[in-house]
Amino acid sequence: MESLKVTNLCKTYVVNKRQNNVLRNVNLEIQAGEMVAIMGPSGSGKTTLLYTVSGMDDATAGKVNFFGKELTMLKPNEISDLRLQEMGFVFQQMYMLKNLSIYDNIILPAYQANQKKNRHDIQERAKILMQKLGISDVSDNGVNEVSGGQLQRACICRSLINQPKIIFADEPTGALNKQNSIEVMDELTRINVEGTSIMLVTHDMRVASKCERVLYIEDGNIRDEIILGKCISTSDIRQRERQLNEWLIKLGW
Ligand SMILES: Nc1ncnc2c1ncn2[C@@H]1O[C@H](COP(=O)(O)OP(=O)(O)OP(=O)(O)O)[C@@H](O)[C@H]1O
Repeated sequence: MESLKVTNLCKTYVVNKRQNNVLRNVNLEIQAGEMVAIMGPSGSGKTTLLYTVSGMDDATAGKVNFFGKELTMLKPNEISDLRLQEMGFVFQQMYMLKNLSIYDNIILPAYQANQKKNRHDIQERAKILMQKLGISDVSDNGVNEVSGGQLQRACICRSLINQPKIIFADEPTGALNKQNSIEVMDELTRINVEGTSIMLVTHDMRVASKCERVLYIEDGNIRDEIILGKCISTSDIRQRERQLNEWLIKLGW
């Protein structure tokens, strides 16, 4: 079965001649269709892990097999193409272009990825995505003319426009209030149920409790994991939160 498979991944930063071994032999696998959260103390390497497995940053050592393709063997332009066509990103620095409308920001990656694709199909897909995520009425607004929740939902639309295999999300609800956070997580859960894998970093227990599996990273290594199973009904959310909370307390979080 296809998956994202990370083997003995190491990442070392050197700042002022001092080495910082941020990732130390990380091993993990995310199956097609899985939704996995990464938690852990501040500075433990969560964002670095997301950047390294998605090819946004080079690994110092180790392997990243992205659904059959060895990332570490690819040339930079091949990694860029792979990122554009097969990965979606929902990051806090949202990288939305301020001089474009929400709609234009959403369709841009599709035009970049495939010049030959019928523009009408791309536009239709963008419209359907915006409808699904409830932001059709702000499609012509500028990036600064929408709420934080709407902007985050626009980011999710953009991340989905090229039908990626996986979405990488760094604190996808970090800047949102509780209601927007619930809505964004509901969308991510729905997208996952439709088949897209999701790997997200979060400090928020409520966010992690919606995921199928949670990995705990400490000092650049996966220390433990908990399997919560697919979050199908909202009725068991309290039980999932309790289970996760007990596990995190045991880990000293
Ligand atoms: N580009 C970089 N250059 C040098 N050091 C970096 C760089 N990015 C991250 N680091 C260092 O790597 C370590 C891990 O950072 P990272 O952002 O991955 O942690 P994190 O677990 O996501 O933290 P937080 O929960 O606070 O966001 C930190 O010591 C950080 O200073």
